[in-house]
Amino acid sequence: MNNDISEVLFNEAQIEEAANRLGKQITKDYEGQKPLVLSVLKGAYLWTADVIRKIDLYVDLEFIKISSYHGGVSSSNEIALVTDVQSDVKGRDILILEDIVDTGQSLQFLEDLLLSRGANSVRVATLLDKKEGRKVDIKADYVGFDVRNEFVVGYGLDYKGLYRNLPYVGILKQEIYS
Ligand SMILES: O=P(O)(O)OC[C@H]1O[C@H](OP(=O)(O)OP(=O)(O)O)[C@H](O)[C@@H]1O
Ligand code: HPA
Repeated sequence: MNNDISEVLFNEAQIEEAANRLGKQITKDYEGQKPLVLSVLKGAYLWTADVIRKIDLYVDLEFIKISSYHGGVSSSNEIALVTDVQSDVKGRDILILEDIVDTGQSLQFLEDLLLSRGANSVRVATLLDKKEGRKVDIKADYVGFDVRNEFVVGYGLDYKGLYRNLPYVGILKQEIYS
């Protein structure tokens, strides 16, 4: 599996540093609040586990699953809600945890959904921000790392369901998906 990676972009130590940095900032910004942390499955599960332990606040934790890429590398405009949250988001301050914001369409879909349900505020903390990939005008509030416009895998991010268990984020060799 490691042989399929052409370049490691962010190793375990760098990711831990990012989780620390964002956790501290989130703890400061949400002081006195009890945010609802919303982890976007499947990609954000490792990032969620790491960041949430760096947040020194009372938080609720919820999961949501949407689909957009259907296992390939090309994006689809169609976003579908696959598994919904279990609790009422009305009046809540929601912190979405994402592994990557790329076209921004997933985040846009989630923000629209949560605000239409009466969320008080919606912010996002993403491990990776691929700004060059944007198709909609949306910004991430907390960013671990900017990433260039290449298809990346590992640490939750997949290609056709694989590579999520790599402990680092890397670039998948082009020959794997071309
Ligand atoms: O900004 P966008 O272009 O919308 O891309 C970002 C989304 O794509 C990935 O999810 P994916 O749909 O691949 O599902 P997964 O998390 O189950 O891998 C990723 O986890 C984000 O949720
Ligand atoms: O670069 C990526 N890799 C894996 N999943 C993704 N979803 C959006 N962009 C990516």
